[in-house]
Parts: sequence; structure tokens; C-alpha cells
Amino acid sequence: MEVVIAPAQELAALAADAIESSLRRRPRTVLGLATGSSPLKVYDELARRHAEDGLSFAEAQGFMLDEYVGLAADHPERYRNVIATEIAERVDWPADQVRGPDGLAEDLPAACAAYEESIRAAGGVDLQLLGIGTDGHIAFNEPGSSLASRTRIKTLTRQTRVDNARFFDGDVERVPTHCLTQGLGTIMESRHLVLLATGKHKAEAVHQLVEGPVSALWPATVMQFHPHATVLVDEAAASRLQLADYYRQTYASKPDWQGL
Ligand SMILES: N[C@@H]1[C@@H](O)[C@H](O)[C@@H](COP(=O)(O)O)O[C@@H]1O
Repeated sequence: MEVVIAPAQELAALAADAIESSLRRRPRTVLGLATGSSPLKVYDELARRHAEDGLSFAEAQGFMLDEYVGLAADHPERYRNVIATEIAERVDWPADQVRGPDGLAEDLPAACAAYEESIRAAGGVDLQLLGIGTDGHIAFNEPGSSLASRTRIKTLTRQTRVDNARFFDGDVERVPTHCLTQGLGTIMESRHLVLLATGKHKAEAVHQLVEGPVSALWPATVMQFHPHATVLVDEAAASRLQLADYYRQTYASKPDWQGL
């Protein structure tokens, strides 16, 4: 696992570099898309590169991590709409090449199975962007999630609903109680995981993710088993890391050509 400690803007540029090099090498790249505030600067940077440097998503495919259950099709916080607004519609990405689990399906388990199949049919995710919840969840895999889980229905914790109330006018009661989420087993099949975390409120979760024992109590710790995982954190989110100096030295001595 590689840990990079840098200011937020630099982290966003690094994640965008990894996505850009993948897209330039292979225009049919399959990208895993995250919601929440953590990836927003990455999306801004990608949109800028599309406008200024011609970075194209025309042949790329996108798969979202998760979706709320039951939010109306036109609800601005429906993750499908968030991804459309934050990235897909700002670049040349055909709408039908960006998919997410269907939180409005009548048969939710069938929708989850179909989603797994569509990821498989696309050849799997090349690069998966991730954020992390304050309770250590990735996507919506809350504490207690099976480390081998696949896309399924989950009940959100009170903590996650409180954290996400800011997107629902601060009213926790308006945050849905259920979601569909890629499982930890699904996420672990992505070829490269790139997790972004900023702010002091993420420091404990980041410490557990990088340095804690692997445990369903901190679901992101499963990433310790991934052969290519990159953790991009600012100073505040890195403030509880025991080996922060070692991560700094390692990154400082890395040759430029190596990338993430
Ligand atoms: N389902 C999303 C996650 O994918 C995201 O990583 C997490 C952290 O969000 P933020 O980046 O806003 O802190 O929040 C939500 O619960």
C-alpha cells in the first residue's frame, strides 16, 4: 500500500494523472467512480483537462460504487445524478457508458446481480476512486460488512446518515436508510484502488485503514490485501499515522516516471 501525504490540490492532481495516463494508454479504460466530497477536486481537474488538453472519456466506461435506495429519479442527491453533474456531463462521456446500481429497481437483489454482471462484462474496473467514511466504510460497506461481500442492499448506520445529512439540508431524517453498494469483494477486484481522504475527521479511519488490524469493524482495512492500493491523504487526515515519516521519505525518493 502506498501512502502519499500532500496538500489536497496536489492529491487531486495525482489521482487525475493516474486516470489520465490510463485513458491515454487505453481509451476504453473502465473507471470506478465515487461520490461524496473527497473526489470532487479530482473531477474538477479532469473536467479542466478535458476542456484544455482534450482528455477524452468518449470510449471509457464508468461504474459507480453505490446508490441510495428509493430516491426519486430526479432527486439531486441520487448518486447517478451527482455523478452526471460532477463529472460525466462536464466531459464527453456518453450517458449510457456510466452505470450505477439501480436504487429504484422493483427487484433490488436482481438489480445487484445484474450490476455485478455488467462490471464483469466490461472486463472489470481498471482504476477505482474511493473515499472513506469516518467509521471506516468504503462505498457503503458499513462496519460488520463481509470482507468478501458482493453488490447488495445495506442499512446505513446512524453515523453515516448524520455525516451525509449535509447533502439533505442538514436533516438526517431525509437521508435514506438503505442503499445498494458494491461489496468489498467486488471493490477488491479492481486493478488499482485510489483512495482520497482529507481533514482531521478522517484521521482515525485512515490510521485504521493503513495500520490497523484487518477487520470487518473497519471495512477499509481489507485494502491491505490489495496488491495495488494508493492512499492519498492531506496532513490532517495523516495526523494519526504512526509511520508518517517513513511514508513521506518513501514518496520523496520515488522516481517521477513511476506514477502511482
Ligand atoms: N457512499 C459514500 C462513500 O463512497 C464516501 O466515500 C463517503 C465519504 O464521503 P466524503 O468524501 O464526503 O467524506 O461517503 C459516502 O457515504
